[in-house]
Amino acid sequence: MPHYITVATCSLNQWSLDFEGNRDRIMESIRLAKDKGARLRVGPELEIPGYGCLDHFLENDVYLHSWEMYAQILSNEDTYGIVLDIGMPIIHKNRRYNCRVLSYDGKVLLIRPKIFLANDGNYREMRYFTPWLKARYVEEYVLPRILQRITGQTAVRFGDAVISTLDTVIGAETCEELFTPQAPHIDMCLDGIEIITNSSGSHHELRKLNTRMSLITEATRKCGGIYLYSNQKGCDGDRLYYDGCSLIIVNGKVLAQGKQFSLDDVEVITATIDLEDVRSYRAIISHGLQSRVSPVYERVHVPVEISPDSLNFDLGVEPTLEREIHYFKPEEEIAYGPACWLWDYIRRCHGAGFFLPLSGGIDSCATAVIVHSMCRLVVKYCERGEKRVIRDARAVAGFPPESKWVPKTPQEFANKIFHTCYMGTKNSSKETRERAKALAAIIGSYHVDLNMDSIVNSIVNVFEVTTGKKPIYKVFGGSNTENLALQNIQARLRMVLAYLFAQLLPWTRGRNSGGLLVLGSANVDEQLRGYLTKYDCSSADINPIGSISKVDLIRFIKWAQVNLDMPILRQFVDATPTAELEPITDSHVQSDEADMGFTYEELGVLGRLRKIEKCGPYSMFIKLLHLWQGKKTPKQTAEKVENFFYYYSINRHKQTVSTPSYHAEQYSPDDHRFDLRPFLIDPRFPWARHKIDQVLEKLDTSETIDTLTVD
Ligand SMILES: Nc1ncnc2c1ncn2[C@@H]1O[C@H](COP(=O)(O)OP(=O)(O)OC[C@H]2O[C@@H]([n+]3cccc(C(=O)O)c3)[C@H](O)[C@@H]2O)[C@@H](O)[C@H]1O
Ligand SMILES: Nc1ncnc2c1ncn2[C@@H]1O[C@H](COP(=O)(O)OP(=O)(O)OP(=O)(O)O)[C@@H](O)[C@H]1O
Ligand SMILES: NC(=O)CC[C@H](N)C(=O)O
Repeated sequence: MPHYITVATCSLNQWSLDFEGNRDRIMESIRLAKDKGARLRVGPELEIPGYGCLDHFLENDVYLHSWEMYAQILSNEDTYGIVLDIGMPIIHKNRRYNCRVLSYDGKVLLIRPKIFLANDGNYREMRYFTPWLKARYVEEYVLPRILQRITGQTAVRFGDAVISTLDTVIGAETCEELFTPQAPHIDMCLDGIEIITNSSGSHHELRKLNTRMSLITEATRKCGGIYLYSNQKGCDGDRLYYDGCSLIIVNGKVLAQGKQFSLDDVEVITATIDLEDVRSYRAIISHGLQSRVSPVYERVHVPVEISPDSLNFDLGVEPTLEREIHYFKPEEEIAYGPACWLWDYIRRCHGAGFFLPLSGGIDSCATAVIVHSMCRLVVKYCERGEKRVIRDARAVAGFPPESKWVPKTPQEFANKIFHTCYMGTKNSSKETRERAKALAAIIGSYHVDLNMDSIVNSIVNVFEVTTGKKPIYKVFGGSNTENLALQNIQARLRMVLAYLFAQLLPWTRGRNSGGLLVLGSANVDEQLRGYLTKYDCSSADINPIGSISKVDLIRFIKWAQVNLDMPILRQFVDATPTAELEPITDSHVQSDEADMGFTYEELGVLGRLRKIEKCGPYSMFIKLLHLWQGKKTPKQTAEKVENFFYYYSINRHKQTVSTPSYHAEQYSPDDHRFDLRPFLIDPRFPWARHKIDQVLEKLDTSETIDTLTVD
């Protein structure tokens, strides 16, 4: 006889410290879950204060306000009749824990603290939380008085226990725990826990979803069970975009998947599952043998049913069928992830739109296309009549809330909120200027085309008058130093102009308040190599492409050319990347790759080895000897590695002031959160060079790479 149960999980666009907004989104998700007949609802990690509060988690206020919001949720009878699994931080015995609070009908059932905290890459949970390291250990927790008054309970169980209802057993694991080799769900499954909830704050990274999805599906493919995964979504105040994608899995099969990129603040997915499917799936002798020796969880008994009594079985209830997981291509991830992040950012900071220095090159073009993608999403949601998006679109575009204005096309919306500017000098070419203009016209941005030679000349004149020396370009006989200085002053003045225009353009168009956010367009590879002028247009307010590689950006533009129907983009792909800061002569046209001494493809390889494979110069060289065998001689490989580390080291200081970028790439050099490194480094790496030289010498004396032995 089947035991159908309807369960819900959700993705909420929580914002750090937005206690009331977060509470309202949680309430809405509970109402939606109940409307869909669910008897269990799980929400994202730390959903009450928002996952990304970072060091605010050290403030007691965050814990107080979290309880205050929780009390409001629990005491609202709209939240009765469904088991709730809500994420919030809790102080227990003076220590701070990242917790899940399970409740039913206004009573707390269990508080389950996170056991294995996330502390790598973007995550610093150990800065503020204590891990509950003792598996299956449970204590008493005395509820705050505000809760005691509502629930009539004084103390509840706090620790690694599970909930036993009249019909099933529910256990909780939290985000990172799923990623660990000895994930709690294994012991839980062996101990008969049938439903495992996972509450997460997991960020988007290009090509990462597959890893997360395979971990989630594997969790129950091996052991059987129902896995309810809930993830935060959106920009909650930092460089990360949490990419939702909540999931409901049974025995390794996907029954429901939430959206990865969307402008919905609240998204609830549900599935109806037969508990008997889990019981049948687990009828495996070897698993049974292991269950006899696996640890036993304390059960908190709750006399409620979450599936209908089998005697009252309703033949009209249909179980949810299996479906395929949907993955976006990396190009689509670039189109939608940063676009959703920009939208959250601009509406939450009450900005009047964006300002982008548009050079006619591929990077600022990619940034512009991402803004265009954002405008398309906004218009799509407006067409659907999404009230909140319409309200936000009006606010960003400068209309009062009572206005009836709704953007009809992405271009109409862009014209209100997106400003692009070509800042030409005598080194600029007609081609880049025209490309910028044509792209702006297609996107609909408010475009300004200006020349700035007079400013560059005046500044250089001040220098000449003061010092009596006149710097000249290398192509006309100047030194490298003079050549660089003349380039940098153009690039840096563009930044100054950008901020002036960002502040005043809305005013020139009749808006009396609000400025534009300046967008930066330095990609991950040039940041890593340091091929940018410190405090030029790479210094902006935010940068949607700062951790995306040039190779991926080109793929994205090729994709957009077809899929966003923008034939003009072909011209950007075909153009040679150039800074246009040196005079163009018959024998010289500046080119990025020639200037840098690396192709963008090489920088991608070197960058990944440095960060993801954690290579220093010596081990990078050894790896590349094999990887580039037949493509480069060992000496050329050694030179590439040495030059790469040289430029990386002398330019690392630029990362200390690098514009906050959307985190998208595992080899991002972001100095503030993801890639913490010193910025005063001896660029010669003398000992590593010595070791590399030793290998080169050995190779010179006839040994092949395959037979070469090194100390
Ligand atoms: N260790 C250290 N710690 C802290 N600060 C340090 C430092 N070393 C230099 N500095 C500072 O940094 C300054 C040098 O940096 P910066 O002024 O940026 O100048 P710099 O790195 O010398 O030159 C700019 C680089 O970007 C390239 N570029 C220019 C323009 C556009 C593009 C493009 O993307 O297409 C590329 C250009 O070819 C060149 O390689 C020094 O004057 C000094 O003030
Ligand atoms: N002529 C220009 N007009 C407006 N902005 C410019 C111009 N030249 C450069 N910029 C701005 O400065 C940034 C860095 O300039 P750079 O010449 O290094 O371009 P890049 O990194 O190759 O990027 P792009 O591909 O966008 O040209 C650009 O992304 C752009 O935002
Ligand atoms: N909040 C977490 O525990 C997140 C950690 C996890 N490794 C992730 O990237 O998704």
